[in-house]
Amino acid sequence: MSEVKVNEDLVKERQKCSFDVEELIHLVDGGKHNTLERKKIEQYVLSIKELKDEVPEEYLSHKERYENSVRKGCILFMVLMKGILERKPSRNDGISYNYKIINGVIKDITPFMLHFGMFLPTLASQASPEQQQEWLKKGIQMIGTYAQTELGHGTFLRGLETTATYDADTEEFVIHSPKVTSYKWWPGGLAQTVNHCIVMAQLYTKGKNHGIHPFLVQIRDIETHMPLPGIKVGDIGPKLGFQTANNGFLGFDNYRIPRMNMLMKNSQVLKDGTYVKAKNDKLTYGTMVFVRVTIVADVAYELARAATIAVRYAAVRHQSKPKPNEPEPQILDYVTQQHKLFIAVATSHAFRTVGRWLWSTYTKVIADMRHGNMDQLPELHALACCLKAVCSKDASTCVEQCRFACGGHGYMQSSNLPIIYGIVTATVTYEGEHTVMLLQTARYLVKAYKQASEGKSLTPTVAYMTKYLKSGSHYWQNTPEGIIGGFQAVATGKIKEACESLFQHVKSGKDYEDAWNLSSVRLINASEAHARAVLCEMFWKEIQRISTTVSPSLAIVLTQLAELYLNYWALEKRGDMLMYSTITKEDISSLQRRYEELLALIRPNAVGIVDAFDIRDEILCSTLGAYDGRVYERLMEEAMKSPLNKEPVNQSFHKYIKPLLIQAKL
Ligand SMILES: CCCCC/C=C\C/C=C\C/C=C\C/C=C\C/C=C\CCC(=O)SCCNC(=O)CCNC(=O)[C@H](O)C(C)(C)COP(=O)(O)OP(=O)(O)OC[C@H]1O[C@@H](n2cnc3c(N)ncnc32)[C@H](O)[C@@H]1OP(=O)(O)O
Ligand SMILES: Cc1cc2nc3c(=O)[nH]c(=O)nc-3n(C[C@H](O)[C@H](O)[C@H](O)COP(=O)(O)OP(=O)(O)OC[C@H]3O[C@@H](n4cnc5c(N)ncnc54)[C@H](O)[C@@H]3O)c2cc1C
Repeated sequence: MSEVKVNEDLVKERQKCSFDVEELIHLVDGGKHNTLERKKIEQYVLSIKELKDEVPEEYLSHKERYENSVRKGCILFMVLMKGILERKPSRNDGISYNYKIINGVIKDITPFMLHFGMFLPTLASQASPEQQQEWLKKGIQMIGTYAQTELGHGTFLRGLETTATYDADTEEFVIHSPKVTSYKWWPGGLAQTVNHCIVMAQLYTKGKNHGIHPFLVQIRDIETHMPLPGIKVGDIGPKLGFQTANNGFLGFDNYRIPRMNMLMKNSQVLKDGTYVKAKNDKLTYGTMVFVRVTIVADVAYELARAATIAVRYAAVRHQSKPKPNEPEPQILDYVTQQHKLFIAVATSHAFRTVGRWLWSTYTKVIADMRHGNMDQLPELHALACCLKAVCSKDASTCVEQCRFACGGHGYMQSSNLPIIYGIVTATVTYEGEHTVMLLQTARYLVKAYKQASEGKSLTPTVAYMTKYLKSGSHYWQNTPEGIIGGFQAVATGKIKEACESLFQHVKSGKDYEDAWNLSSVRLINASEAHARAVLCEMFWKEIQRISTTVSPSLAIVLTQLAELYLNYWALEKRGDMLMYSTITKEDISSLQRRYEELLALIRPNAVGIVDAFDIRDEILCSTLGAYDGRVYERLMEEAMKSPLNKEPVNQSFHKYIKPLLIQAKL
């Protein structure tokens, strides 16, 4: 086979790289061992012929596209089951390249995502040991999803309407959807893929409501896959993205399930209908905390895909002629282009780094909870909510910016940027809507502020408040530590103002809830500021630690990326910094100069840095971002796959245009 020629610009870019790309690849993967494992899996899965599409997914109908994604999802399922890869998909470090292989198999979302992402984790964390044993025996017979959201309610879980009423005579629960708004709506894979669901429903026993609880419900026959009597299930139709996720609706008509199908690790219903309460009623919401935590690293990965595409394209693309006697420059040489793209690259590193820290925090808290200690759950919940909210929104903005940075070609489906955007922007809404998540964190911040005001000590992630409440302001310094202090001072100032507004409204006679609503813009701003303070501090600290363990040349690059991230956000939030620190106009000018210096310092390594995300072409799925940079050839090759190009004249000409032309002549 003849070697494919790599675009000359990319060759030159790679030659000038000042660090060892392989070393950064290992760091991104979390160690050389992980890199080797990932590559082994990729090599195996991506060489399965049946997983390659003859016709690009986007030319298929809604139905064909779904069927194709089930076909490929099942091949992958089989591969995993056979244990060829020796390990089941795992999500260690909050990011798993094992399951990310799915991007190389299905461009959009697999209809099995919820099976792995929420169904199995909920069984693992909320079923009793006996139930787990019983259900694990059924193993692969059960394909499931997590059915919580309803047409009428997604955010307000206490408002869910599906009921699970215990019948002590038959020792069964009767699951029912009393009206159209109580239909489940959204769960991935629900429509035609799964045969089981975790259903969140209002538990009634002995005539009393005990709030929402999880139930394992079979909805389709295992052999025929027909919906079982009493079940109404179907597809909710096309969406902005997630076209192959098979999101569905589900209604119950007095549908009976055995008592033991309530997940009973935390609370129980005894045979006679006696309700045994959980140690903490928020344990029912546990799977959501888990997924929120993992979203931080998940969006880092999707952003790495987008940034790889856009940076490589910017190195290949030439446009405009600023100097009449010189060739058109690479668009990557325009500083505005670097401004658009390098923050996307740095943000991916920030979210991956903070995502790993969040994951280890999560595992520690869960381990403590297993021993009965729930003390750290509120802090974990507050942290997961604001980081999920801010990371999902920032990642969406960055992906969209990567698309803008690719001009018209970024708008092509074949660039894959529109699909990546569809995947990432969904995270802003699912698993807790953005604003709602910020308001959850705000509840915690208000409590922390009250504690600080009473001179009590604070939990680690909000401890900075004590210092800045005492000092009142932050003495600005143009250093990474100075910027982090600035973010902490901004967060403290905004928390204080939001609390004062809240307390003032209460003092003036408003109900707490109305006062909360009136102060809610300040509350979400405070929450966002807190998340930014955490992101900046954790990213910087971790990069400093890592820098002592890697080669000096890589340490320089990592430090530049982290510094760029801090400077970018300090400049974006300069108004806040002016309000809550001693920063001056001169300091801001100097920050701007340093930011521009950092863009210039990162520029020669830009392609090397995205190469180090080490995302194979089959996983990037992009005409613009492939390793060889054959952008124009690929765009043309992909265009030729359009079914419209299979014939010189389309039948619509004879049917519609020609009669129109004839009419026009008369
Ligand atoms: C085949 C090959 C292999 C390939 C594999 C493929 C894929 C695989 C794997 C992985 C995929 C990866 C990831 C993705 C997986 C799934 C994601 C996809 C789709 C998304 C699915 C969903 O969206 S599921 C639905 C999510 N829904 C929500 O998030 C609802 C949001 N609402 C709420 O959480 C709550 O209603 C609320 C928190 C907004 C309010 O609850 P409420 O009960 O009303 O509580 P409050 O009165 O406001 O507060 C009470 C109190 O409780 C505290 N609290 C609230 N929540 C929690 C919690 N979770 N934990 C702990 N504590 C909590 C809250 O802070 C209050 O405390 P205080 O009173 O002390 O202030
Ligand atoms: C792609 C995708 C996949 C999904 N997959 C699943 C799944 O597998 N399983 C599942 O159960 N669900 C799933 N969902 C549903 C998802 O979890 C909900 O859509 C999400 O939690 C938001 O709830 P909602 O749609 O009710 O929005 P709403 O709560 O109706 O939000 C609408 C607006 O009202 C605002 N708002 C609501 N409450 C408040 C408040 N208290 N204070 C201030 N503002 C408020 C919000 O900020 C928002 O701007 C999915 C959703 C999407 C988009």
